[in-house]
Amino acid sequence: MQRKVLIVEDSKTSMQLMRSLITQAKLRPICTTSLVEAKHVFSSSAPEEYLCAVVDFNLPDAPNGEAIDFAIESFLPTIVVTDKLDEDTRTTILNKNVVDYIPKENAQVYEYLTRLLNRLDKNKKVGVLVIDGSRASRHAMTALLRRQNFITLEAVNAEQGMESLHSNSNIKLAIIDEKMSGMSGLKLISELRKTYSQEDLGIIGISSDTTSGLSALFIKSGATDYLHKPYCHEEFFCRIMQNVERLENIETIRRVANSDYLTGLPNRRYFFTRVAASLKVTPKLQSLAIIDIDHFKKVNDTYGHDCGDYTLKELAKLVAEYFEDFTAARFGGEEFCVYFSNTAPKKVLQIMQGFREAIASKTLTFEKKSFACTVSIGLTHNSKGGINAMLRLADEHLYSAKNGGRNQVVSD
Ligand SMILES: Nc1nc2c(ncn2[C@@H]2O[C@H](COP(=O)(O)OP(=O)(O)OP(=O)(O)O)[C@@H](O)[C@H]2O)c(=O)[nH]1
Repeated sequence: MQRKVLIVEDSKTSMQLMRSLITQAKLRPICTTSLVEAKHVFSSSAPEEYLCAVVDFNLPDAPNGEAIDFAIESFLPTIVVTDKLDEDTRTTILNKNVVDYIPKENAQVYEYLTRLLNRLDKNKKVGVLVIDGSRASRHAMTALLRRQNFITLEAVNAEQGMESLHSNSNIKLAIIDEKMSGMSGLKLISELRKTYSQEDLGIIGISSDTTSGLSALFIKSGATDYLHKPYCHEEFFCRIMQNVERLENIETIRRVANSDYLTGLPNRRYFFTRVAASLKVTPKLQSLAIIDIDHFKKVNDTYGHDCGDYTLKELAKLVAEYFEDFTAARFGGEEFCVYFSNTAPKKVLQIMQGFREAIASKTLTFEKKSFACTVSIGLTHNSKGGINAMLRLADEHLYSAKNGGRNQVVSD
């Protein structure tokens, strides 16, 4: 279901801009121009359909943020937009339980709104661990984090913090105070970096200490960022957002580098990384299969290249489904590879025969043309010479399968 965003805004220009940003974020803008209209529209729909509300601070029938109170009382995560930038307004807004506020200074800040909207949904899966000896300080930070839908966890010292990190794989960010009983924040960060790389865990060091060079010391010890206490809400949110986005960007780069562009399956590079990782624990049994589509050139020549691409994507779907519990990849062209560890050779052969039969009995339809295809499979269980030797052996068996008439599995 497309989530709704309730907009309460009387300025036409600002409304237009927000409506287009919210639509671009694949959300459904529900536009209202006054508090009365917002109340009416909201009362006639289910609250859970809404992701959040974007509310103007100053409306003709709600000049002092009354629309914000309405949205918060309706349990809507609320983002405020305002053209009033005086300190009093800013403090009034931030003292309310709002997600954040956007000053209408220039069109650029609306870009921040897009990022914020994206985050509200994604944050529900992101864990942030606050490690701080002061209860008040911990609670202040987790309360702010919850406004943006993060999963929050707390620890009072290094020991608890490490334990929490070990047992919660959804933690992407840790905020670590310098002064704690037992191990200091700086020492804890350098300890954590032995296990958690900068690509896997963001760490924001935090301290009220004014010693010069402390921020640099945090970064040198492995923190990805630093915040000085007391911090302002905006800086807190901006730094959190930047750190979480940095990790997500790394994840995207990793995913792109490891997957095949056409089919979305893991690629050759990922295959070797995964196999190398599983070889570290020297599995007792190993098998490797190369799957090659028969007469694939004919599919391209008869039905066109687009149909060839479609065939590869359909086969990739089956490969992903069938070999979900093993390591499978598109190796290039019309070739797929599957690696099995600790699975009995008889069982592997059975799986491969089952897969071959499933392909042979499948009818593919592209642009109203139906056709079938088959695959030949080379399979080896001989792991004496390592992974490259296994690939050579499987390839030799594949060659025999092709020469033997195709649509068959040849193993050692
Ligand atoms: N559509 C499409 N075709 C591809 C892609 N990658 C490789 N091919 C085509 O796959 C075909 C492979 O042809 P061949 O190596 O002669 O093998 P074959 O026709 O499958 O014959 P056998 O393997 O001997 O059964 C070539 O025509 C390539 O152009 C791709 O990403 N998309």
